[in-house]
Amino acid sequence: MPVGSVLVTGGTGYIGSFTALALLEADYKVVIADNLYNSSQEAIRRIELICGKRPEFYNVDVTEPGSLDQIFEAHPDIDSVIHFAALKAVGESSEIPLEYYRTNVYGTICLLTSMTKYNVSNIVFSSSATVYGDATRFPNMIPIPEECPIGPTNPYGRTKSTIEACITDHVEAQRNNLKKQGKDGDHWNAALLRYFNPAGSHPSGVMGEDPQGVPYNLLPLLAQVAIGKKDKLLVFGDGRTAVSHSHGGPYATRFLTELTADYSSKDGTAIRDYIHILDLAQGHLVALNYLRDHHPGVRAWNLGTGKGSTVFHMIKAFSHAVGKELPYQVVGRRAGDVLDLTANPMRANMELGWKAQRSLEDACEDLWRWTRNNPQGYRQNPPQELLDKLQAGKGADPKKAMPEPVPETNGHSATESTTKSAKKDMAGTAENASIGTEKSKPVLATNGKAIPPDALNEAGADPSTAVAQNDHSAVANGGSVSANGSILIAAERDMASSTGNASMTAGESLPVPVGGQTT
Ligand SMILES: O=c1ccn([C@@H]2O[C@H](COP(=O)(O)OP(=O)(O)O[C@H]3O[C@H](CO)[C@H](O)[C@H](O)[C@H]3O)[C@@H](O)[C@H]2O)c(=O)[nH]1
Repeated sequence: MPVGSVLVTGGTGYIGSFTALALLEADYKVVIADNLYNSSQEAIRRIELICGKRPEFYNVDVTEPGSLDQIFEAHPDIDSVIHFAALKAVGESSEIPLEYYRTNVYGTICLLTSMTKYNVSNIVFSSSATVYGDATRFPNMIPIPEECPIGPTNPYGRTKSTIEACITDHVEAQRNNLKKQGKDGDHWNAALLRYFNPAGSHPSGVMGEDPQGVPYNLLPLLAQVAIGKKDKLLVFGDGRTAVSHSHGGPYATRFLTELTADYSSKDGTAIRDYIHILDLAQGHLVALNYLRDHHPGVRAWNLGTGKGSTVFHMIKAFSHAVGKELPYQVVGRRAGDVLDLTANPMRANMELGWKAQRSLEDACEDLWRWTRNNPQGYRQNPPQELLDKLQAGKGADPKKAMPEPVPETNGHSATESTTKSAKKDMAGTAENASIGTEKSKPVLATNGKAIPPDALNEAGADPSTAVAQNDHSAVANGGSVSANGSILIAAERDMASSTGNASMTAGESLPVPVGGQTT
């Protein structure tokens, strides 16, 4: 008997598929609606491979009014939706903003309309830290709490904040309207999950991010460099402007180079909060449980680690996982990027009993395992060795490791009949589905159930330690930092490196300016 039934829109995408997996592992019934615009139906097979359960799949477009009605009609047990279906490329959103508003905002209006018609009244919305924009415009807003005023800097972010407003207004109106009729409207609830930078893959190496086109996020791009699909990573920012100064007259000339970093971080590159995809998926599960158990109305939660990392730090961390230095080249800033998006996750820690458990290093290792074993993503089968390990952890027959393919359909796929043999062989539970490098289970969020703050304290967890402050002291490799974030470095040492090759490799303690950026 499932603990509940949930519709996941965009459930074959990166975060959606991992969330569907987490829901199935927690004994939810999962129905996925996706038009496969930027994803593959193969994700469903991988979900089943790992947990032994296959979500039901509908190939539908949320922007077609009423398209979700058939699902709610066929599954009257569904009381909740987790809504991922959206366009998500920040750069592209500036080129085709209307398409972003149509898909993201109008798609959500269509969803809310169908939900209302069928009295499906809990929604967990896939929002984004992008809604905050540049939080450094306010004092003391890094790490970013939910109270930080929103102010997105690109059309993608503006669609997310518009949807947040739309959901908030609708849920509040539903509650008020029902109250006016003398009815209880408390079953209308929404979680606005503002998450930071998702990273990593499943530890088994058989499930990961598989965008249909060229990836545009930092770690997937670094992964492409590591397997030779790309020559080098372009680092957006740290294009330092070096200005030569002459001191001491003709006999005692000393050159100093003032390097004005693009971002006032310790190494001049932008800071993000990278969160392991399994932790993020778990966050959706606990938020859904919280809505269903506590009926809070509309509530926003940050899902992040509280720890910020620069781009250079990420290059080093991923290079370490790969075992070799990865080439990069510093170029100018990317339009719309901000200095620092680091979460204050205290609210989710306290209210949801959720805390990110996995490290950046875990995310890098897991991503590398996925990438090197599946260079073609979901367009290939995973290596038999990984399937064997996965099945060995579950005591099933490795020869029958791969579930049968999901028939490509234009509509609803009747998955039940195709899954029987696979299900028979998938004896494992969620607990042992992951292999090898499986990290310790979350101590605070057990089986996705929210733990009240009191219990959190009794368990010995100190929520105050959850937030690691960013170090913005901006001192690197002997450089000193001026008030405006510029870095002063002795010319004798740095002028040589600044005239070197345009491409650098990771591993130096202070990345240096490269050709084209130094004057
Ligand atoms: O080729 C690249 C790609 C990225 N970066 C840098 O790496 C950092 C991370 O960039 P991503 O493109 O990976 O991610 P963003 O922070 O821009 O955005 C991501 O995280 C956001 C929240 O923080 C939203 O969730 C958004 O949807 C998601 O793409 C940024 O400083 C960016 O400038 C590079 O230097 N080179």
